[in-house]
This record gives sequence, structure tokens and C-alpha cells, in this order.
Amino acid sequence: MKVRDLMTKNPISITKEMSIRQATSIMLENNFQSLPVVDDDNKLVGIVTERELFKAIKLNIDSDCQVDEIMRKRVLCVDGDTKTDKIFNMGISRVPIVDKDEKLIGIITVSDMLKAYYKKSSYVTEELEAILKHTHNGILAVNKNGKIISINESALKIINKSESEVLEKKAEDIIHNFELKKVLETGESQLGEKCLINGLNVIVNKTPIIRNNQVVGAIATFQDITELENAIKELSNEKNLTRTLKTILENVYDGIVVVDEEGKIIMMNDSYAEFLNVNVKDVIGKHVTEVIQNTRLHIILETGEAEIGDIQEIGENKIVAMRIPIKENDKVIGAIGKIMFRDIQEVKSLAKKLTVIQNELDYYKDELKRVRQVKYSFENIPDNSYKMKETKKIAKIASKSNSTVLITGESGTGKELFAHSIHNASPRHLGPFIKMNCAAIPYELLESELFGYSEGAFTGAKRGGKIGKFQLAHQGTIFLDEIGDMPLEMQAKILRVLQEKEIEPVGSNTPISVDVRIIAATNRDLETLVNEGKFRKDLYYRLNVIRVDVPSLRERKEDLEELVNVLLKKHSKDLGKYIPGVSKESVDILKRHDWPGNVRELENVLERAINVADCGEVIKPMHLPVYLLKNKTSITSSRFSLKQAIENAEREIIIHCLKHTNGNRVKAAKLLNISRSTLYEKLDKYQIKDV
Ligand SMILES: Nc1ncnc2c1ncn2[C@@H]1O[C@H](COP(=O)(O)OP(=O)(O)OP(=O)(O)O)[C@@H](O)[C@H]1O
Repeated sequence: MKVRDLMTKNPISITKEMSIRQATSIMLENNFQSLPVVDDDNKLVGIVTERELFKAIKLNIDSDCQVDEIMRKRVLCVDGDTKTDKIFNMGISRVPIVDKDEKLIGIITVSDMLKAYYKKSSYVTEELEAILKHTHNGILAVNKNGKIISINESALKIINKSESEVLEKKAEDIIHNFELKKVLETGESQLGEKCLINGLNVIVNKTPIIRNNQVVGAIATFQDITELENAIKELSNEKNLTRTLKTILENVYDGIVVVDEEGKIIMMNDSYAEFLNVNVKDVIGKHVTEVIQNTRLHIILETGEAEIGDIQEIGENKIVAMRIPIKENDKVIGAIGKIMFRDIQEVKSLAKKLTVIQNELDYYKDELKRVRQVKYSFENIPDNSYKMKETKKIAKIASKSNSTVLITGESGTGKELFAHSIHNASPRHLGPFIKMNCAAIPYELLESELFGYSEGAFTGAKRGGKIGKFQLAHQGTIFLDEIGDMPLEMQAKILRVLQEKEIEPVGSNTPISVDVRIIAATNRDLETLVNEGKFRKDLYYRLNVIRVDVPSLRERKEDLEELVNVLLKKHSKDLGKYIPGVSKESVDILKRHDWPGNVRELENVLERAINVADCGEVIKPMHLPVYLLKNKTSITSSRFSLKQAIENAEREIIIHCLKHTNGNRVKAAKLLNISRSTLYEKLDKYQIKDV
């Protein structure tokens, strides 16, 4: 700072002709300790201070005398450019300021300077505090005892504490793995240390605060570089990606070329260069039209529209090309050209192969559909009867939910078919459908069949253990058929699976979570079993969430004819015998039967009839088992003929005997107690060929 900046301009001055009294009164009025004395040209010629006045009093000099008598003529003064520090060293409270002609231009006092310094230092302090507070880097200062005396907001944010929590506390007690002891002890800086504070990657610089050659504290600055590191990581990922892409481009068989917005080649892979018989280095920077014959990449730059599968002649080849514009904010900034096929012949042979594959695929799709339809779907359950319509309605609702389903109904009604259909129509249809017949497996094996076993669970256990049905059915459906026959002990285990949704393989203590939907079925009356204590009540309630009661065949006679056709088709195909249908009389006979064995019985009757009938022949009453013909109503029917019934029975018995003797006609004749020739006659009559 220069005195010119702080001085009082045009200060009060006196002339040497003025009386001592006047000078004294001016000094008293203005509370000055001195007054500069100037001549007519305002040139500084002397100074009167309190000291001169006291001296005048002491020497009894008359106060009317002129100032000239007592003033000091050798005046200490400075020019305007003098630095303010110099004034302090002069030891004078009021210093006159003169210009180069020694004319008085101002006065500077020590108190003026102190005020100015104070103002400036407050301003600097405020500024420093603001910088400290708002700087992005964290700053923390400790005293010589290592206690925090100042900390800024960024540092508080990094250590995740408030100012009151940290002030006057030792830094190492506040920040894990951090200390300033070494810096305080040695007075040496520690720069660029990488630390992990609160999960953030931070660079710490530690510097001592030295005053009068003594370490009086230390400052630590923290720079959070987490974002920076992430950015570096991203950058290196991007670099890797670019490298990978470049490698891919270089190594693909397809020829690839890239042009910039002016159509100049900026990249061409080896494959394209080889095809064109050029050197990559030679073509970079050239316009694409100079390098690739009949190219349209420069046109793509104008239209911005991709062209795929365009035929382009290059030399003797007719290639199939693909051209794609590269866009940024809707502006075309380049284009990519790719040789899809080097020769149009390639496309033709590929198309041929594709057609073959497509045909195969269609065939397998059809096959899969056929197999699935036969086995699984609701469509294959005829529902002309009201009862079946209602049952299917409930089953379809069940298929949409994840709840346990209990299918009940007499034996052979098609309970398993319902289980398949529910699974197939459920969201789990892509998962497995695992069937388990609880009555068919010996009790000792049931648990390991259902839950599997771990290695060494028992003597004879397979190495590596075995996966149980529940695990196999994970994310699908398990169908527990004949659940009514399940032993009580096992019922408790099934209940556990339903509640906990986890299983424990035999010999293992580690439960395994399974996501399985249970469909159970039984032809037994579970309520009665519960009352008899043979079936757990809690399991019954758990299973009986959605109940599907499959009606018996006698309750749905309206479905019989359609069922007959379905089963006939299925079995004639399986047996490889063409049977065009069932005669009206046969249908009537079938309809009159009560079907205690339900669809299974009907299926057996038809299978047998197909066997008995000749290829191309419709199923006639004579092909049906005798017990159906014995039906009372059938005898009263107008179509009934005793002769026919006897013949049917005779035919049946002969076929039965032949089957029994494995087709041996001699043995069969003996069994029937008829002669061989009679047997041959009858075989001829009833058209019985191979049995
Ligand atoms: N709608 C149908 N279409 C074709 N076949 C059917 C139909 N319903 C049942 N069946 C056939 O009837 C037979 C018996 O069906 P299923 O095994 O489903 O009966 P179930 O009620 O589960 O018998 P059980 O109680 O004895 O286990 C099976 O061979 C099945 O294919």
C-alpha cells in the first residue's frame, strides 16, 4: 500500500507568519499533535508540533510571536509513492506528504493507517473464510495437540459429521485411519496420500503450520476422487470397448467400410480391403466413390435412409450390400457399408437351406403341438354336458391361480387329464410337470422319491445323492395322484412343504427352497378318511383350496359320442389300424351302459374293438364285449337280435382262447372243446385272422 492511498488530501496547514496562539488554537480545535507550515506556494517549510509549543511556553516566548520563531525547519516528509510500512518505522504520528516540488499534498497519520489495515485485514479474513467454507476440497486444521480448530463444509461432508461434533476433538478420534501426529512431530509435509474415508476414495495432503520456526499445528486437505476414479474406470471401459469393437471389425469375415459426412473413408476392415484387392492405408481419406465401384454410400449421406440387401456390382462379383447412415441428433455424420454376401449365389443357396430348415421347424412344431394337445389341453376334454362344462370352468379358473388344487372323482374319469390341462393353461406351463403316484410307490421309497436323498443317506444310496420329485418340479407343477393313499407320516412332510415352501432331502439337514404348485388327486372320499383319522385334517384343508370334481361318465352321457371319436382316432393311430368310425347301433349300446370304470373302461372297450375289427371296418356291436350287449335295454331295443348276440359272444370267446394260446389253433380248439375243422370254419365265418 502507498501513502497516497491512505493520506488525507489538502490537509489543514498554517503559514510561518501566523501567531503561535493561532497555531495553538487550530491544533486544539482539530485535536492535532502537529501542523505543517507552508509558504505562499504551498511548499512545506516547517512543522509545529506540541513539543515546539511546550518549548515556547517554557522559554516564555510571547504567544503573539510568529510561528516562524518556534517551528522546526527540518521536516521529515515523504512523497505519495512511499510505502505505508515506512511510515511505521519513522516513529511519527503525522507525516506530511509532498509532491516532487515539495508542495504539501497531504498528511498521513498512524491511526489512519491502522484503520486502513484493520479494514483490509477484516476483508481478507472474510474472504479467506469464504474460500475455506466454499472450496470443493475439504480442509481441516489442528493445533499442536492435534485437536481440530477449524474445518470446512466439504471436509464435514466427507467425514459425514457436523462441526460441533468435531471441533476441539482429536482428528484421529474422529476420522478412522487418519492421523496428523507425524506432521506435527516432524514438521514435514505428507502429500498425495490415498485413503478410504466413509467409503470415498480421498487424496489427503498434510502440511504443518509453522510460526517462528515452531510447528504450531497442521492442515489437512481432502480431495474426493471417487467420481474421478469412476470416470477413469468408465473411460477405460470405453477404451476396452473400442479396442474390442476394433478387433471384432478387423476379424469378421464380412467386409465393412465406414465413411465420414463428406463420404471420405475413415475405416475399412481387412476383409473388405482383401475383397477389393487394395491396401487399407492407401484408401483411408479417399472418397468412397474412388475406391468402391458402384457404391451408394455417398447417396446414403444425402438421403439418411438405410439400404439393406441391395445388389451391387464390384468387378465380376454381384455382392449383396447393406448401407446404414450414422446419425447424431438427427444429422447424418457418416455411413457404414457392409458386404452381406460376396456373391448373390450365396444368398440363393442360403435361402434354399432356410426353406428346408423352416419346413423341418414347422414339422416339429406341429408334432409338438399334436403331442401336447393329445396329452394336455382343455380342448381335448369334450364338454357337451352341463356337468363337464361347469367342471372345466372351475378348472380353468384354477389354472390362472397359484393355489393348490384338489381333483376328485371316480377312478378313470380323467383326473390326470385335468391336472395336465390346468398346468398347461397356467403361467407355469413352460416349467416341468412332474407326476407322482403316491399309491404305487412302496412306503420306504416314497420319502426319497418325493424329496430326494443326500450322498450316503443310507446303504445303497447312489453317489452324489438323488434329486426328488419336488426339486424336479421346481417352477412347475407336481401332480400327487392317489393322495388319499399317502401314509400319515408322509402327509406331515407334504404339509411342511406346503407351509414352508422348502424340502429336506433324506439324510440332509439343509433345507432347499422350492417353488412348486401342487395338484393332488384322489378317487377316495377324503372327508371320510379325515373322520376315520386316516388323513390329516390340516393337510386336507391345505389341499382343498380349489376343488375340481370330475363327473363320472354316466353323468355326462352327452359327451360319450365325442369321446368315442377322440379315443377311436387315438387308438387306431396307435395300433396302426384304420377304423373309420363307430356304427350307430354300437353308439347306442355304448350310451346305454353305466360305465362304472368311466372313460378308462370306454377306452378299453374301444381299444379291444379296434383290435377285433378289420382294417377299414366301422366298429359294430359284434366288436363290442358281451357284457355290454347283455344290457337289458339293448335286448328290448328294436335293433336287437339274439342270433347276432350269440354270434358276438362266440366270436369273443374264440378270440379270447386264441389270445390265451398265443394263436395256437390246435390248443384253442382243445380248450373250446370243438374240432379243429369247426374252429377253422368259425374263424372263416367271423373273419378272425391274426390274433
Ligand atoms: N377327455 C378325454 N379324452 C381322451 N381320453 C381321456 C379323456 N378323459 C380320460 N381319458 C382317458 O381315460 C383314462 C383315464 O384317465 P385318467 O388316468 O386321467 O383318470 P383318473 O381319474 O386320473 O384315474 P385314476 O383315479 O384311476 O387315477 C386315461 O387313459 C385317459 O387318457
